[in-house]
Amino acid sequence: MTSPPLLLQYLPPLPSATTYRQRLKPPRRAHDSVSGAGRTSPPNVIGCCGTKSGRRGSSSDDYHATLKALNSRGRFPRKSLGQHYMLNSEINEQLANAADVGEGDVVLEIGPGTGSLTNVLIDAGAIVLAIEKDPHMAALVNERFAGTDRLKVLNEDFVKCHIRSHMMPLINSIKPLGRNSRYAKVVSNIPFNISKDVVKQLLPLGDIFSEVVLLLQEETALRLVESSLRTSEYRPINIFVNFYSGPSLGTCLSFRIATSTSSDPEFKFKVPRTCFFPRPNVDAAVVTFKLKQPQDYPSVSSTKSFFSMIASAFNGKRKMLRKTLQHICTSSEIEEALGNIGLPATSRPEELTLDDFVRLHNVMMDI
Ligand SMILES: C[S@@+](CC[C@H](N)C(=O)[O-])C[C@H]1O[C@@H](n2cnc3c(N)ncnc32)[C@H](O)[C@@H]1O
Repeated sequence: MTSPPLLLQYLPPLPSATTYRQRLKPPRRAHDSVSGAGRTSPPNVIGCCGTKSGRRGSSSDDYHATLKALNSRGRFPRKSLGQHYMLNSEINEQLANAADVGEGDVVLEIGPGTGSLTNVLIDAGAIVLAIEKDPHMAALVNERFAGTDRLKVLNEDFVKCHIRSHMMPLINSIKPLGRNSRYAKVVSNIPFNISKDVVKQLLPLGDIFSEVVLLLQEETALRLVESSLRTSEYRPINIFVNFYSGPSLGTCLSFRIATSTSSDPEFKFKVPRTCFFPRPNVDAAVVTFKLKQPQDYPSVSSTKSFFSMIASAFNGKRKMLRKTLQHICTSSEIEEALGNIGLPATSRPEELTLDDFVRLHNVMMDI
């Protein structure tokens, strides 16, 4: 008797035959199923969160297709690459819906893996640039979508690649076709271990991307979204996020007003760990960022010196600014600068808003 292929030994249990048959559906596209598994997600993963829009129907992809694709390569997911694959097509649909992906949109996807989210994006009419570090997965996704000209796969490390030079030719080449063709979007289920790099690299690209939708570790998502003043959770990254994203009242007024009714960044929904294979030790969540255009960034003389001041301000937790910023100005100059913007001399970094920091920076640059 032959033993089952490596990955099949780790499959989550199959649903019962009756329930499962009720859910069978034929594949919708040639690339719907990586390996011909024309089946919908089974009950143990479907519905782990509700569908919001239902614009696109449930795909036959994901559960079996993902596992079979992995198995066909005999590759067990790599922890070092954060390879936790999405098993629930509804989540992929909701990710695409969160960015309102439609015909002619250019979408960057970081880490396509087996291509389950890629499939949904292409199905929605997007032209996708997918950056995949694992050469095996890059080859797999390339093979899977060989029949479409709507996908370009780059086998590169996102953290090291130059996004602007990859995106611009693509945006320019499809400009006449697309709606909102001035902006591209990012929709990705990213490896948790590069979340911070992804946020730091993408948010300052408001001249390229209008929105960024990421599936992150829940704790990271909460930290990016829910931090408020005077809490120990308030960090330089929150200042960074609010500097580059949020409601913008710049030149693109009508577009922004239509999309800025809720808070930015926005915690969209939680994704239980049971939706992934292999199952991570933590839950995940979807966060959306609406990027400001460069002309709408807070006015600072130099972003480099501004963020270096922010890093110093938070260096030495719970210390007063007159102490943490001492290598920039003397303590009395800092007190004077704080006084000039109407703040107490004893202010601590976690008590200042983005706007306070901008004014403090500009006053200190003048001292
Ligand atoms: C969490 S999995 C998501 C896969 C797929 N998008 C899905 O939803 O099932 C993350 C993917 O990112 C890839 N990856 C890991 N580190 C990367 C990096 N630095 N740059 C690009 N891709 C990376 C992994 O190989 C894997 O395919």
